[in-house]
Amino acid sequence: MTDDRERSGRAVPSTRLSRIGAFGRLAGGLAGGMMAEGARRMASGERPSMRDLALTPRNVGRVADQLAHLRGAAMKLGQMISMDAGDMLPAELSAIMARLRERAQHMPPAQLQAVLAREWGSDWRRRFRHFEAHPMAAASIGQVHRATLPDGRVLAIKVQYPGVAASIDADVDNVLTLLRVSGLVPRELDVAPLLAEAKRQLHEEADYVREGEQLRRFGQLLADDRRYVVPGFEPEFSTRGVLAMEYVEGRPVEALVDAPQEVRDTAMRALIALVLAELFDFGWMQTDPNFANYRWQDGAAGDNGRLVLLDFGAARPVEPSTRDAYAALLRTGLAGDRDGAREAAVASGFLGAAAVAGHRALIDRMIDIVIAELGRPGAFDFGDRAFVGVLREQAMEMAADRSTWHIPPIETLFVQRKISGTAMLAARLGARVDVRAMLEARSLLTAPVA
Ligand SMILES: Nc1ncnc2c1ncn2[C@@H]1O[C@H](COP(=O)(O)OP(=O)(O)OP(=O)(O)O)[C@@H](O)[C@H]1O
Repeated sequence: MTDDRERSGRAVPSTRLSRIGAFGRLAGGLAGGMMAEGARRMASGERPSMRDLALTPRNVGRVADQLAHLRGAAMKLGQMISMDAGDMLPAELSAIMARLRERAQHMPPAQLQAVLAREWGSDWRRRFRHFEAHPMAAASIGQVHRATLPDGRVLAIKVQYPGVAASIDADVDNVLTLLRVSGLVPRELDVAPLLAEAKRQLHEEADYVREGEQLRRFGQLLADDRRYVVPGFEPEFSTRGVLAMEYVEGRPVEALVDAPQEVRDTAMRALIALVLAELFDFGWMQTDPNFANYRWQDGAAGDNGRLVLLDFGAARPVEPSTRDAYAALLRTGLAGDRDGAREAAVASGFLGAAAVAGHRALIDRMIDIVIAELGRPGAFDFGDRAFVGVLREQAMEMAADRSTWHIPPIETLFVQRKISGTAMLAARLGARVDVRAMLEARSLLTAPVA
């Protein structure tokens, strides 16, 4: 989805100074926009708050444009935040997220050549029969090119934008400043541990050697499972800044919106089974549920198709304590045990003790809603989101009391991010999956963990 201006490619700002310059322009633009908007509204008799002013559609557009131009960590973090908050997200951030997905830009040819010569040596072209100069995809920290080897095999080659790794820490801090200025992150909330973790994760994602190892790991874990396709890893072309793998055909998983119900259900059943396997069997989880990380290969007669899994940069181990916490929550939830579910939620850090003391009735109502949804016999209809609105109301009421705010353990947040992203995709596709049956098939969830 690139227009002509983007197709020609603007160089990705790679020096500290030019990045700070980009943020400076953004802050200046925001301030100017706020003043103009404030003057306009006051002239018409309104008394707008700072938050109202910062979040005009124009300003949201500016934030999105700037993050897309910076790419790298800033853009990735923008995506992460909006994905994590899922249904609880303010509409303005959803808008930023949507713009970011459309706005990815790519490196101009000279910058690409410089990066590849540095990573592969100046005679790199001799190793390919053909290397497509125009990237087939531009993502947040890299762009992907298709290339053909002398033996005819086709590869997908992800090339990292220069300067990404070096700018992660500053980008994360800058994005936080931006969110604070726009009023989206309250000053009282201590987000320091989350930021430290975001930086750590982004550094990991910028290390393509690590991503190559994860690609290989998941390829082995799923090698015999016909429901999934994981691209083969190509170590001889891979470096810290270049990840080479087999090119895999497929179409965007979101395009399945128009597919028959049966196909949408098959795709989501496969994805939910994968999440459960990652959590309970593999002890490793790819924690970035960005929809672009899944593609779909249509099947032949009698076969609905296969899920293509891409992008293992965010794969991380699942701690046994996190696995057990989810097992306890699901076990009590499946059994309709409200008290047990509440206790499991506190024990695992999902809920703070202060929240339970202060908002017991609200919490119990939320647990009852989840238990009722889990308890419904037959396939769960992800397209039917009525209960999400009710849950959101209860959550908002609880969130209004800032004295009981609580950030769950980071480990849990990563798993939760995957689960809520998966549920969002299932909702988008209007899939129907008998999740209860899938959970009950796991002995871990029907018998207490030793
Ligand atoms: N092996 C492959 N075969 C076919 N297409 C691929 C392959 N790898 C990547 N792509 C295409 O490139 C896009 C970006 O790849 P990937 O998600 O790995 O990049 P990324 O930089 O990690 O992106 P982000 O972090 O923003 O998700 C994919 O959505 C897909 O369209």
